Amino acid sequence: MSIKSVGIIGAGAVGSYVIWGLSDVKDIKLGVIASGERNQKLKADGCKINGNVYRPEVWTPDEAKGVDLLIVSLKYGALPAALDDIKAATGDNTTVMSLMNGVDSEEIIAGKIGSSHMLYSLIKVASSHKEGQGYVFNPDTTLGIIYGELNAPFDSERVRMVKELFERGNIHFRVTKHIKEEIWCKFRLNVCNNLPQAILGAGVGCYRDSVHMKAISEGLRKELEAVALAKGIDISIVEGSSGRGSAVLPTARYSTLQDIDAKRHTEIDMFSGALMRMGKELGIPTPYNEYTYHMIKAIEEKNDGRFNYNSDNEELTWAK
Ligand SMILES: NC(=O)C1=CN([C@@H]2O[C@H](COP(=O)(O)OP(=O)(O)OC[C@H]3O[C@@H](n4cnc5c(N)ncnc54)[C@H](OP(=O)(O)O)[C@@H]3O)[C@@H](O)[C@H]2O)C=CC1
Ligand SMILES: CC(C)(CO)C(=O)C(=O)O
Repeated sequence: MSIKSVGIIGAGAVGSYVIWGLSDVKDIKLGVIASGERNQKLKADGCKINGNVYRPEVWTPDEAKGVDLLIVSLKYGALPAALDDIKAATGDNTTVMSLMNGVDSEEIIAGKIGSSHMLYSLIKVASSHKEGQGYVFNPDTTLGIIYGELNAPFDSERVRMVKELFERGNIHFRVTKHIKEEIWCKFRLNVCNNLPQAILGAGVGCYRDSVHMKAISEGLRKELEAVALAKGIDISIVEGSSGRGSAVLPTARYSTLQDIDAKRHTEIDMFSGALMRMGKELGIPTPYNEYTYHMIKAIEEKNDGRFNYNSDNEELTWAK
């Protein structure tokens, strides 16, 4: 058995890596899945990736029904509205991989389609960002997709089929027996590095050069590790394979800060929002995450124009 069709829902920065990586694979059908205007736009414009226009097929969710592999690469805020489309595209034998950041997208999708479809995964893309109408990343330094079964047998048929597919394309990947821990390790990277820099508006060099930024990052880390431990997830298992991190320029702006720079809403609900919820369930205080959550929500409000006061016609407010 081999994978003959791949559908991608979410043709943004991460989806572009998969489109780019599988475009040259012979004997598969590769399509992006979208409804309505987005579908028309993808048909008209294709996908601009690293300066070239790629033209995968464009399918409605119904046209994609029963695709062998479905890759979900949506932003967290777009996931709830896309669940019906994901269900429509999923057939009895569809394997679904969510490359979304955070630790709960698989559970959310499984709630709609059933957990047996889910093959857990994460992705690390280097220097990925939007440029004009297209997406840019560095394929050479991209670590790529890390995936695996939650439980034995780890060398399952679908793990082997996905491996064979990626090997036929240009996708960097690694199979792991510790996918839950790997996902939490990536979650820690995002929470500790994406969030404080997003509030400060500075490149990641700030953690090296400011004891204050390091202190905030450490506060977030301790809360996350306490929650992970209480859930029985020992991130130290993957410290050797994933925890060392990758070399990155001090100017790097991770996706949360990129969202803020572009005045988009961020995925803070998936980061500190999820940690606050889990912390409450487990009785673990998460004050650094609460402050970070509210601060980033307030920055989103500011970018939405909520605080664009005009001194000529505003009612007074009271400072106490
Ligand atoms: N950017 C990065 O470097 C990395 C991101 N991630 C994670 O991957 C996930 C995706 O991020 P990213 O690729 O950056 O996000 P982008 O915003 O670049 O891409 C999301 C894409 O989803 C599309 N979309 C939204 N709703 C639907 C829908 N209902 N049906 C079909 N397509 C839809 C959007 O289309 P439109 O533009 O038309 O709205 C957009 O093309 C996030 O969870 C992120 O945290 C993980 C690792 C690295
Ligand atoms: C840290 C990084 C770039 C890793 O892929 C990422 O996940 C993000 O920017 O949110």
